[in-house]
Amino acid sequence: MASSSLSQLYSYLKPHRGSLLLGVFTLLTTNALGVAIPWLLAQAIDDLGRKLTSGGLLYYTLLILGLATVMGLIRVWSRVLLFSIGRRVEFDLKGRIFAHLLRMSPAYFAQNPVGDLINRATSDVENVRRLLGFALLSIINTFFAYTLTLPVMLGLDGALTLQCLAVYPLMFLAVWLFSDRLRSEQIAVQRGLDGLSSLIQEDINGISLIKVYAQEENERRAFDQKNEQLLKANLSLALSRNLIFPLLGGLASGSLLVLLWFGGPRLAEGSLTIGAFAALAIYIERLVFPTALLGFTITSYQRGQVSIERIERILSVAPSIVERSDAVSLEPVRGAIDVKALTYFFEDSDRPALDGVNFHIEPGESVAIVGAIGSGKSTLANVLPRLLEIAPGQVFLDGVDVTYLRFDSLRTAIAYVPQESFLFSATVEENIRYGRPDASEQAVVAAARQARIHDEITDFPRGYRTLVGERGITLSGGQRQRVALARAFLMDAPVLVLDDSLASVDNQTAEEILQHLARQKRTLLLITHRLSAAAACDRILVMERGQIAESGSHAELLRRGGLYRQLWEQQELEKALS
Ligand SMILES: Nc1ncnc2c1ncn2[C@@H]1O[C@H](COP(=O)(O)OP(=O)(O)OP(=O)(O)O)[C@@H](O)[C@H]1O
Repeated sequence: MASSSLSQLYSYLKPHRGSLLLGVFTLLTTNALGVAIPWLLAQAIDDLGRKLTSGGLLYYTLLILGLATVMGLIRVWSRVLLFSIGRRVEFDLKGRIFAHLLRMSPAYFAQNPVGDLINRATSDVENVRRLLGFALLSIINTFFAYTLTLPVMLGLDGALTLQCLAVYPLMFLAVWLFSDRLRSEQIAVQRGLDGLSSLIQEDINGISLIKVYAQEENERRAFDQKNEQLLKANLSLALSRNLIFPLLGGLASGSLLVLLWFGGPRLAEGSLTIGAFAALAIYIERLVFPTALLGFTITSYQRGQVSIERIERILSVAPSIVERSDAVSLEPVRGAIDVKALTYFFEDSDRPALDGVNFHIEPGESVAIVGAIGSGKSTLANVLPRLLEIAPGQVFLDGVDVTYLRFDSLRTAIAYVPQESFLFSATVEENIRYGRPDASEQAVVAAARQARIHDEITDFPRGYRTLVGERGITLSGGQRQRVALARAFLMDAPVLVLDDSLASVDNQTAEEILQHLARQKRTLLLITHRLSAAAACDRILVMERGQIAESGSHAELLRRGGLYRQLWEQQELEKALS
């Protein structure tokens, strides 16, 4: 294993070194007792063979029973200790990965497939857990088993011990060779399962499409094909498993036969006692399991090493948007926004999504941002709460550069409702309360009323306690948008940024919501394709190819006869035609 992975492993283990030391000590004790018991048995056989007394019989029986009981208890303790280290490292790593992912920006998730990240946080962490539970236990155990048992065996009969153990390298080799095969077969089974579950998930999600295009038969055939691949992979894994264990059993019996073959004549000539013969037979059996496990452990190490590298690759990516160490809080926030020569390039793009944007918004002013698809409206909305990283000196809140603001201060100052209204699989109330978990019930209801969703919520089966999302009821697009709006209203932030957040809400309701917002003294940035909503704002910024093409009130822009007038007339014509 590469030294970097070993040092990584050490860093995972470091917080649990107390348990580790105790675990090593318990394994040492178990192995010492495991050597002592057969040795005592050998003494008992030879002593009692010479002269059988009931006192002697009772002494040996009780002594061996007592030691075996202690050994059994310590063995259980050693396993609990060492396996729990694996579980605790798994717990630590999952927590670290999740906390790290929470610090990453949305752009990171656009570049790293979520499925891949979930896999690393689950199956890679699981591999590390196995490595630290099973492999650690097995290596320490094998080390003690050999270092304590071999000297005693050699002391009983050196030549015979070496003859019997000659079979062991074969056993180790068999396991090592098979574990590679077992590993690739396990991966094939896992892939087969993944493929089958993604197909089922995709088909259930797209069931309407399958029916509309009459593709049931094709989908069934695709399923059969994947199911058959899984069956073959499972059968091949079962075959390997059923071969390796009997093979190991056979090799172990082989060493017992060697013991019988070479030890039998020694028994007859009296150079080996029956007790020593029995002890050797037990020691040979005792070493079978650690030897076999050592082979599996090597595979476990290899798999663990790959997983450690993959996990560390996630953890080593620094978040692109970080809070400065000298970041400041802004209190109270009035809500003035200044944007100066704001330019933004997406990665891998040579055309700026925002190209020298300048504007000033007074506290409490409502400003609509309109423009064609792809003109840069959402990019601008994402830049304000720093969901996209910008260089300092371009965006200011109350005159303070937003890149110098503490995250908590910035996020409580600007409430942002994105285009896609995401709801968690929780109750309506929990979804609204998301940004302010301690908000009172009255505040939640007031926010829902402002978002014009309260009446519909009270009609839901369990009112505000109705579950939404995968585990609950399905809300319409307009309802989802209004729950997301209520969530933002509850934040009561001085600045509100709505990115096309009323698109699925009917005209009448959208107008009522906007009228309510107009009565409030908060700064509003309303990104919208609906020009009638934009017309109600104090000012309109018209975007074109990442730049502000026009700016002014609805009446001014109509009089100017530029891009806004064209967009307005086009929308009026569409309305008339529909
Ligand atoms: N993650 C991204 N990576 C690369 N380019 C992007 C990304 N997101 C947006 N763009 C590009 O940036 C430009 C501005 O996109 P933006 O989403 O801001 O436009 P928009 O005006 O909000 O459009 P719409 O009205 O459809 O929401 C477009 O050319 C778009 O293709």
